[in-house]
Amino acid sequence: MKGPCVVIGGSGFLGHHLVEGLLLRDYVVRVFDLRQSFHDDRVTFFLGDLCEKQALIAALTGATLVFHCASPPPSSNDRNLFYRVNLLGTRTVLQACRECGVQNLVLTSSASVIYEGKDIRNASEDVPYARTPMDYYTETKILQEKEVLHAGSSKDGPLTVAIRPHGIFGPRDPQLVPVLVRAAQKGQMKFIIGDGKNVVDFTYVDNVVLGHILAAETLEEGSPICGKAYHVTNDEPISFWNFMGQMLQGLGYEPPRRHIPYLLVYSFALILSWLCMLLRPLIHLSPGTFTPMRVALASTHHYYSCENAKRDLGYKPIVSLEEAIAKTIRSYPKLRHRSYSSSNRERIWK
Ligand SMILES: NC(=O)C1=CN([C@@H]2O[C@H](COP(=O)(O)OP(=O)(O)OC[C@H]3O[C@@H](n4cnc5c(N)ncnc54)[C@H](O)[C@@H]3O)[C@@H](O)[C@H]2O)C=CC1
Ligand SMILES: CC(C)=CCC[C@@H](C)[C@H]1CC[C@H]2C3=C(CC[C@]12C)[C@@]1(C)CCC(=O)C[C@@H]1CC3
Repeated sequence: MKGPCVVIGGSGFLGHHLVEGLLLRDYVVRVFDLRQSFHDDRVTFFLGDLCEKQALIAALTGATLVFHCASPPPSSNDRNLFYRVNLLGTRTVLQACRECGVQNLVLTSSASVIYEGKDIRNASEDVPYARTPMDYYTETKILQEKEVLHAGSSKDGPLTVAIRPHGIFGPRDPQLVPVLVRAAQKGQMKFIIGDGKNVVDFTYVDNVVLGHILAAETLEEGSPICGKAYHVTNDEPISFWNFMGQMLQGLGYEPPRRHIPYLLVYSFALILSWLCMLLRPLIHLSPGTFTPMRVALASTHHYYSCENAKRDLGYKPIVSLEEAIAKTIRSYPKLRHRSYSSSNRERIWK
């Protein structure tokens, strides 16, 4: 039996899967989150805001290992909220770890900390942080990662490591597949933005969980992973539009076929985001699916090397992309198109 660990953000999509992975490996697990999203007799929940040190201390007392995978959703684009939670809140997490004598802290960062809307091909962790991050989410994920990795070198702090996943998907994800299907239902998924040849990484949630657990188990005094960040992906870059097409078809929707110029959609998304910002004091408008960041992500290459994670953590994806797509499609019966055909069902449910 291993010492108690705390998953901050354990009620979220990744956090809940991480809790399940830890339980499978006989960890004693506590969850710290704003909300409780599931029940499990083996898990102790501590409800609170990670910006409040006393609330954190209640959860961290006696724990040896902390996973920090809480963040406001990228779609909120609320500057104050991102700064408060991702930067100031992460400082509070570090301070609470120090005061409670927590030995190891694993941060969920993001591979998008190096993304600024231009092509990224097989990038290693040596590529510098984005100088002009595209949104507050990315900006504060950079500040958060720097803060955590730097803290790992102080004598009184926990040892630290950051995992940088990219495009996490899988059962219960509230973001990728649901956003895609909502867009398809509104008739917004008819076009391929740009030439459609851009290759990207998507990562099945169980592989991300594995990366986190391997990092926690490798993190010890003198280990080469201390204070470092690691890309963790499915290691199977795929055409963005092929991936989206497979998801849509698997759920009974038409994949996009016609092309529309990237600059046209990007300019539209940019103007829309400026309008939303300008009008924010008067009315709260949301740019919807087509934010500049999402349009850029849909039209550029962004795939990463996870050779360092393989070498230092012994990481190797356990679920292939093909299997991951099928499992994900099966997990969303409610998102299926009404006229979903039985031949489709047979193909996916095999
Ligand atoms: N979903 C993705 O594709 C990617 C996600 N990530 C990172 O993975 C982590 C987990 O993301 P998801 O599971 O997708 O998000 P999620 O939104 O499903 O989960 C985040 C959890 O954090 C909690 N939380 C937010 N603010 C909090 C606060 N102030 N105090 C306590 N708890 C708070 C929420 O209640 C939620 O349960 C995040 O750090 C995110 O930046 C990184 C790369 C890709
Ligand atoms: C054409 C179109 C806009 C399709 C909808 C799919 C998108 C909702 C996803 C495609 C790539 C995803 C992604 C993220 C969120 C969901 C998408 C934009 C992140 C921004 C989530 C947080 C991260 O750390 C990076 C992710 C990159 C990929």
